[in-house]
Amino acid sequence: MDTSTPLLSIDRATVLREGRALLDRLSLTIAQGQHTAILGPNGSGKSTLVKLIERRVYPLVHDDGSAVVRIFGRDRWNVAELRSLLGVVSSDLRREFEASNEVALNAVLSGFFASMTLGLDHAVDDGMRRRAVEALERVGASHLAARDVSTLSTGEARRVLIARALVHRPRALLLDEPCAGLDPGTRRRFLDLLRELARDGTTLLLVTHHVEEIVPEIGHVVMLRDGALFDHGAKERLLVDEHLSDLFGWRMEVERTDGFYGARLR
Ligand SMILES: Nc1ncnc2c1ncn2[C@@H]1O[C@H](COP(=O)(O)OP(=O)(O)OP(=O)(O)O)[C@@H](O)[C@H]1O
Repeated sequence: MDTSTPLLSIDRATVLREGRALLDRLSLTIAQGQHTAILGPNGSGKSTLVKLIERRVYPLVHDDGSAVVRIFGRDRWNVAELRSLLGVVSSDLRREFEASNEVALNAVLSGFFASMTLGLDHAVDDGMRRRAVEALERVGASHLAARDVSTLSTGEARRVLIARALVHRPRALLLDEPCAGLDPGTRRRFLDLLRELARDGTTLLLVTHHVEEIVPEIGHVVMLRDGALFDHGAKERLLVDEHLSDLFGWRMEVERTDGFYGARLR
């Protein structure tokens, strides 16, 4: 595939619910290899954007029939093909996963099929099994393979869920609030895992409200507010006191240590 084709391009996406625009003519382009954080306050439309990409919600169509969402240049995909390019871990998926009663290895294997559990009609071959084992190893969760996912801690479950997305060896990963509910140490270890994946060539698209999660590898930031693009560009320009304060509607002071950012409320 031509590497100049954007990983993601969104052209004036509007999503309406109950007469209100959850996304309002949002346009956005993310290049292949461009590790990106999508940052915004509660209710700014981040999860709606993820759902738009996952096709859990649909935008208004354009009069001229042009595509609103293109992933790797195309607007039509079969699910298996798409997953081998873009792994998505959304908050909806996280909820479904944590509520399923499946052993972790099978939950990872279910990533090959459009379901959260393995059914009798799912033909798992040795190659798939090998890749599921590898994916669990990759996230440091081999020891959890035989555990029922509903018994895993939040941090353990998060790793298994990333393994499920990695089973396709996707070029990019879209993660919606992956650190929600993690204690500070687990969060840092989890961010280290994301850093390794980024360095190994997986493009990260990380949705968050915390600048602390914008790992050094991520250089590009997209800011959302009220369902619209607030700003986007290099993190050095965007992650500054005034801009972040405007985005979150609270005075904030930004600090930077060893490539990581922090924000203090004033
Ligand atoms: N199905 C729906 N019907 C009506 N309103 C909705 C629906 N889904 C989302 N919204 C509203 O759309 C807005 C954007 O929601 P969204 O979940 O995308 O925000 P978010 O940036 O992900 O927020 P958070 O950081 O709190 O998760 C919110 O005001 C929310 O209440």
